[in-house]
Amino acid sequence: MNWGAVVVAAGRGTRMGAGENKPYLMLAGRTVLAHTLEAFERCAAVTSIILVVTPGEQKKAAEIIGHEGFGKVSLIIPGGAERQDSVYAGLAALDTEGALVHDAARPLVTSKQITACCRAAEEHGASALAVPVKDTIKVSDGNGFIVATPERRTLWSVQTPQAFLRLELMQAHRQAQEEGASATDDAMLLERLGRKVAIVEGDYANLKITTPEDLPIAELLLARRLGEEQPK
Ligand SMILES: Nc1ccn([C@@H]2O[C@H](COP(=O)(O)OP(=O)(O)OP(=O)(O)O)[C@@H](O)[C@H]2O)c(=O)n1
Ligand SMILES: C[C@](O)(CO)[C@H](O)COP(=O)(O)O
Repeated sequence: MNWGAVVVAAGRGTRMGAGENKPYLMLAGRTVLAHTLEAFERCAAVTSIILVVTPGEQKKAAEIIGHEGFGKVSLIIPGGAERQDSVYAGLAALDTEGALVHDAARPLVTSKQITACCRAAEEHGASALAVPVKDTIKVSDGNGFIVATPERRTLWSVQTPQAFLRLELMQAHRQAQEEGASATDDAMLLERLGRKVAIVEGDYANLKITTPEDLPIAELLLARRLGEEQPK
């Protein structure tokens, strides 16, 4: 199966509260976006990338891609109001059978993890990278009180990439749009239709840059990874 990737970078970074959008923040001397795209560029399974950016940031993104020499990025398109809208716009621009969906805000993903998601989706139809939850998770009543504690051994913190048959995911998006169903990730859109999504165990380093403390953590993780890659 040939795989394309939709990399979504069209958020506003509200929780980060930085002077500019998260994909353009510096991380170990390069932009968050450059780190993210490099993993897909290095992944032999991925043949093309659609980058979805905040309207008005196409030029900024194109300059990074040109400087980095990322040849797989075939289109840079504007995203929508919600992540779901940005993903759908990217899927519509892709022409591959397989579609990976990845948050640009997850710059520590590895090519090996991307490939593992592709292979799992080829076997099971869809897959998502995830890690076992470490904390005990509570459900609240919305008024600040705990009402339930799901069994921790059944809980996974899902990440991206998530991998799908492109047309199946597009159909699931359209059905959700028709039914007014919102989703914070793409696997949800298949789950609600009773489709199976395989879990691919990743690692805790594949964090999403969301709030200010995430950036120094990502710096440390990157420095550790680079240190491990240095010849002894
Ligand atoms: N309308 C949107 C919203 C989010 N995203 C992307 O989806 C990923 C996950 O979203 P999140 O981490 O929430 O990013 P933001 O929406 O920018 O953050 P916030 O919710 O704090 O504003 C990010 O790579 C973000 O750029 C997107 O492409 N289009
Ligand atoms: C898709 C995701 O990264 C899976 O954990 C997450 O749901 C994105 O949430 P966000 O609020 O759009 O960052």
